[in-house]
Amino acid sequence: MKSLLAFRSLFLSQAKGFGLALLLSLVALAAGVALLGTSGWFITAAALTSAGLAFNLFAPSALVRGFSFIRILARYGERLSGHDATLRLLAELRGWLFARLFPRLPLTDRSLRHGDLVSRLTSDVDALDTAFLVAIGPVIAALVIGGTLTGILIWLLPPAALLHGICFALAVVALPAGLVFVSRRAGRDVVTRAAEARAAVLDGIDGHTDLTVFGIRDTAEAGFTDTARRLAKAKRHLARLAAVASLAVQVLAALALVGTLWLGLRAFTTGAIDGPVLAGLLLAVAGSFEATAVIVRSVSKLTTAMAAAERLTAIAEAPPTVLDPPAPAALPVETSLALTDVTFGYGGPPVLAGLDLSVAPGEHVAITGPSGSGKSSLLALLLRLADPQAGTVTLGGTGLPSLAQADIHASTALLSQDSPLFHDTIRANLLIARPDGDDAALWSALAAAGIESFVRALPLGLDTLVGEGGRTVSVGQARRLCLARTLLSTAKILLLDEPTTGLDRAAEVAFFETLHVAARGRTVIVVTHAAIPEGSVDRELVMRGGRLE
Ligand SMILES: Nc1ncnc2c1ncn2[C@@H]1O[C@H](COP(=O)(O)OP(=O)(O)OP(=O)(O)O)[C@@H](O)[C@H]1O
Repeated sequence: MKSLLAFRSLFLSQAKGFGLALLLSLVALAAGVALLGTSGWFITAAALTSAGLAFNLFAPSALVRGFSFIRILARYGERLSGHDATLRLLAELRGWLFARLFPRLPLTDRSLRHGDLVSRLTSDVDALDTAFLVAIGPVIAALVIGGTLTGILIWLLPPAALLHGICFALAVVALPAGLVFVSRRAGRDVVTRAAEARAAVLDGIDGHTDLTVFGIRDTAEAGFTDTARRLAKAKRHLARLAAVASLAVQVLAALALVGTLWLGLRAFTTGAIDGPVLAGLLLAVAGSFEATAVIVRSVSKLTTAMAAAERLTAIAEAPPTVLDPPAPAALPVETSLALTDVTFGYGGPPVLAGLDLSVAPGEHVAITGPSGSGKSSLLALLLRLADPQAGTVTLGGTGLPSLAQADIHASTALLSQDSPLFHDTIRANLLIARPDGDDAALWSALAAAGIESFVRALPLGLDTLVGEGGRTVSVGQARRLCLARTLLSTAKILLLDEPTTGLDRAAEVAFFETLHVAARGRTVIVVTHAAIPEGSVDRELVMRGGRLE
């Protein structure tokens, strides 16, 4: 429950819609109970009329019609406002999670799998957004209906009131609370196993070609079947607990009904209650337990919602990798970069140790060095994706921790080793870096990245769809499109991590020569394994033992 409370402000933002849904569900339930009660009273009284008693048929038949009409309308309105509020909450929850996820996507933590994050953004959010509709709302509605009927019994049939009150409280409060307690682990299991199954599917799709080529599709399938089996087992366990609880609710309902009948007949024989009223009360008691029928199902949903809430808060409350300063300094106009005596690592031995680097505004520097020596980590520090454990990183003489991250990122563009292409047109993929870029700017960026002629030859040109992850273009072409995107950006500093991956030697040489001209005036740090053509950068440095030489 505590985990759900963390989301109260989001739930409260939809308080009006949920409040209306709750009110209407109360009206629908009350109308249902009143309908049964009135019908029982009406039918019994009508039967007695034929036995010679005078009875006004019109008022009760009007009531029966009125209650059924109210019930239909209220139920419709409840669904409408409840679902409307739920869908709005869903949008809010997704936005909330996205806003928290991005600053926390930890550079230092590799334990989160993509599939798991997808699960959190989809099914966990879904489980949570229906928490009110399927879990909290029905419990509140049942409590109000049960309380009201117990009140009516105190008035009309006092001996049965206590019995009904106790049975109802057990069915709506004690039993669900017990069920939440015993099924908490099962709920968590279901959510975790479902996330594992989703991650297994995504991994299988991603690695499909390699799994096929290595001939281990059977092993992968067996792994997935195993995950699916564990998910089914967890679901069965939760369903079994819910079935036992359902049975207990039915027993309580039967107890309340039989008890009311017995006590009512005793009151009837003493003349304390008349026949039609007793019949009406009996049906109302049966009807009131209708409100409890959904509760067991609701509790199962509640336990999964609680587990989902825990998984979401685990991300949302994790400390962000870096924090913006409370009052950020103005972004310096000057674009020099400096790292002084920087030490940085990922928890193990430092990757960068006592590293110094100073890059003048407009200077083009190439960094080479063995794989794993820390070149990409250095670029991450320059973007403040992480802070060094020791030493300082400055931009234009101002320490990065004094600047807003958005300002740093507006002034510095990155081509990372795994820059993605999104499932959209070439134009849309490029415009990410400069939303107001005109066609001339796009073509010149494509030319600088050495891919202009390829795009010009496409029937749809800039409007060609590249497919998910750039599947419809080759790896080298995808890389060049990403490079064009980085070059298109108006950032005054360019950080390029292996920009020539996937290019042949001639294209590689052409790229470095073009970069020299295309990025003139901008500060450039290019990390590469390629042999750099003479004169295409101002300085070449080698990363070795955590330092630059
Ligand atoms: N998120 C991370 N968590 C833990 N260790 C990491 C992480 N990123 C990088 N490392 C480790 O830090 C070291 C430096 O990695 P980095 O990617 O900076 O090297 P690199 O010089 O860019 O390598 P390459 O030339 O292969 O791209 C490596 O040993 C790597 O395993």
